[in-house]
Amino acid sequence: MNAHADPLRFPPGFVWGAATAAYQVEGSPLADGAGPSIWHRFSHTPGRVRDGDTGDVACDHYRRYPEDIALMRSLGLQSYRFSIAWSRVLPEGRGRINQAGLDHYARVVDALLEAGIAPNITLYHWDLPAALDDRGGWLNPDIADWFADYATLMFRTLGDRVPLWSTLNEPWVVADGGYMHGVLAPGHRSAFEAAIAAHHLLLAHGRGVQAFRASGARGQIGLVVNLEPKYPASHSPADLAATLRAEAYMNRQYLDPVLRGTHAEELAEVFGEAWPAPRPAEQMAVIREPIDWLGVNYYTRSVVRADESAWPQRASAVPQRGALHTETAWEVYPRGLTDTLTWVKNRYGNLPIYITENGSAFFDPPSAEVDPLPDPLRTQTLHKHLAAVHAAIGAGVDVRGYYAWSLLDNLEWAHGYSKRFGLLHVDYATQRRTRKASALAYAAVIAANAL
Ligand SMILES: OC[C@@H]1[C@@H](O)[C@H](O)[C@@H](O)c2[nH]c(CCc3ccccc3)c[n+]21
Repeated sequence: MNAHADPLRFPPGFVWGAATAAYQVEGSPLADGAGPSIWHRFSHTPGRVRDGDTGDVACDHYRRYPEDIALMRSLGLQSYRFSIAWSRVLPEGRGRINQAGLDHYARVVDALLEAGIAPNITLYHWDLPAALDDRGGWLNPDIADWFADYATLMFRTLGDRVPLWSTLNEPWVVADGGYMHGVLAPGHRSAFEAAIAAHHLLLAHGRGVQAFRASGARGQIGLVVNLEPKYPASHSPADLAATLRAEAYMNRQYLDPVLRGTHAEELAEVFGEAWPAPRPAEQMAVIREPIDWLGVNYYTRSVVRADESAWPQRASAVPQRGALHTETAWEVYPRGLTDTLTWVKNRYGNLPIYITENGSAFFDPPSAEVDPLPDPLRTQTLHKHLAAVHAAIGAGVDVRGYYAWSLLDNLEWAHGYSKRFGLLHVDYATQRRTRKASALAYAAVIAANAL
């Protein structure tokens, strides 16, 4: 709360939430008939995840969600964004249904509704059923059908009472991390595969939206993308061209097909020989199935220079020494959130936007000796980004809500448990949750609907 100036008020009905993802918080990856996911395999492959960490236990959220929902309620959260582990409900990814998995998520949804917290479900947050990966995963064109069948099952099970859905979390990271650079599951390293996966991710998204419309489910469906604004390091032609390639590769690669029906022209240059022939018009039409809202995940910006050695976009980030950086080495740059939101509005029109992730990892001790646990840098960073959202709203961007990443400290993918993003501290030795000061600061903003 800013005690000295006029408070920054958010629109009536603005939705305040927090977010997690199944593999990062649930634990119990094979419980009650669940099948393994590619992240279960990846984390159990030596060398892939820092310190050999896995999601076998994580935050034990699969069993402790009632306690965590009570904590959400104590903070005044109005919505909770979480993901479904596909291989809990379809252990082989297709065919046989695991009723215990469906029942689990129905219990979570009903407990949230009972607590007055709106569920916001992400259907795919990177944890592909391993059995589908054995059939090629995102490289197999059949995955659009597999995903549509999974989505239909979830809409039939929960579509009567879940108001917000999204198809995919960050298709760019799935293709770039999983298939281009191999740092995320399934750990492939090929520009050809990355381009194929990107197209099938888009197709699956479109088929998922079509399935939502056909299911008669109420509520609204969207796509969640990570956006990182790119600023040229200089006005040299080389740096300007590099900045456009970087922007096309991360920020326009998925939004242009979904919202404009076209591919960013720089991608043929970025992918080179790996860029496929033009896709069939009927596939581009599926991809373009209209969505109700867009989820924007924002963490940082990058200042871009031409760099012939940087593959594949031949552009690299210029370190911003002197700026505050998080434990993930991301520059804290709140202005980039305002710029990103106005960029979306100007390029794609004013469709409803939720900030589906925003947060920061700063050092917290493994065990919390005080409650609330002081976390001044995370608290300061939160306030600055909320002010940036407020500025975008003031500029006319239709921002409907904000989800803090994350509700809980959790498994930060290949970083293991070494990076803590939570509003709630988790002592992994005891599973004790402790509110951080940022959680109380957030609760005060929610209570006032103002900064
Ligand atoms: O890294 C923090 C969070 C993850 O824990 C979420 O699961 C994921 O949705 C997410 N995306 C981003 C921004 C995109 C990105 C992801 C991984 C590496 C670099 C950038 C940051 N985060």
